[in-house]
Amino acid sequence: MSANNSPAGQNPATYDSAFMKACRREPVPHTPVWFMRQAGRSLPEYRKVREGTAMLESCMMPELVTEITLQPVRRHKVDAAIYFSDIVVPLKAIGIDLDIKPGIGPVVANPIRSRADLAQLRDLTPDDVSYVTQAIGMLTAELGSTPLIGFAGAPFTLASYLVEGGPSRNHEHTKALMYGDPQLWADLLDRLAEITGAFLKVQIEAGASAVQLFDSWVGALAPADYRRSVMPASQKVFDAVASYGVPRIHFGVGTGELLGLMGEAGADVMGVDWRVPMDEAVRRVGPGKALQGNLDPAVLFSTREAIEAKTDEVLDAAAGLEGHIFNLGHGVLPSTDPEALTRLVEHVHTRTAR
Ligand SMILES: Cc1c2[nH]c(c1CCC(=O)O)Cc1[nH]c(c(CCC(=O)O)c1C)Cc1[nH]c(c(CCC(=O)O)c1C)Cc1[nH]c(c(C)c1CCC(=O)O)C2
Repeated sequence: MSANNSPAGQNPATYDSAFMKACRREPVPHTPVWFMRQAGRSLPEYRKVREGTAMLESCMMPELVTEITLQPVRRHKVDAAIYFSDIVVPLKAIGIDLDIKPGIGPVVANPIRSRADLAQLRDLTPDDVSYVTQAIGMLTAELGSTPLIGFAGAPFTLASYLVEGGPSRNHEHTKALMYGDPQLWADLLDRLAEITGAFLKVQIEAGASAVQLFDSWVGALAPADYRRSVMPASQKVFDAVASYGVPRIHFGVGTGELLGLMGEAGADVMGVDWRVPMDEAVRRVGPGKALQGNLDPAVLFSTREAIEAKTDEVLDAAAGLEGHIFNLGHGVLPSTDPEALTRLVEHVHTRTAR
């Protein structure tokens, strides 16, 4: 039994934190803050511990993952940790030949473009990612009442790397497959939904308090194509973890036109990039969901006064909504001054203290 009202399956230590309350749209002592990509190259202590270890290799080292995940929590006093990993880790774990190239991103040796290529995608079992279970166990012990957010890439964004073979501006091969062979596309996304659902379950079972599904590049699609060709797979991922009752966050870049549909796919919290003001995002998402966002990460390169003014704009636009989690509109840019991030957390906490 726990001291609070945390339901079975949820971490009682983090249940009453500001972050978890905001996800549930309950009153909070202050607006909680965390940053996408808060762990990583903006921190000198990250660059130091990563020296000489390749990105994917580091994701499989539980002690290193634990240290890197904790670094921004210690330094910035953010309200949540995000598990240090990458969206391609579960694909690597089932044997896909891929690497993360510095300054480029994930690169896939044999892109998936035919039915025969689908055979590369076998089911993921907890044994494939035992280092994740191990690292999350270590992390939750260290984090105490600070929630750990687990995450995965959404089927469309994973498919875009697998089909293109790497990062892509126009997603031409991905769209060629989506429009040209709708059945193969649907089967590919369904396979990825199975893998992603299984991967999120591993993280929740290990102790993650919430999960975020990153559909970073789905903003490349029109709403009708999203609804027809992507939404069923994202829905399947959210359904796979629904019974745990942990908050499910959904986010993509440039998804202003998709916010309503992405919410409908099953999110409890919708992430918003900086292109849509929070008060407009509430109208697009509709009632019953918390919102996360949405300071332009490039604003952090401006003056202290400008950063505070732009932050206040976000807070004011979000003032009327139930459940606001402050975040950037996308990940921390690698050359961001970490002190600007620490000051930002402090500013949001002070200005929203109730
Ligand atoms: C699209 C995507 C990827 N990876 C991810 C996404 C979705 C989030 C988003 O939209 O930004 C998710 C991700 N990747 C990483 C995290 C860490 C957790 C956190 O947010 O702090 C998270 C949440 C670490 C990483 N993932 C990567 C790095 C940089 C590699 C390094 O530090 O050596 C980090 C810290 C590599 C990576 N991996 C990917 C890219 C585009 C890159 C950057 C390439 C580069 O600029 O070098 C694919």
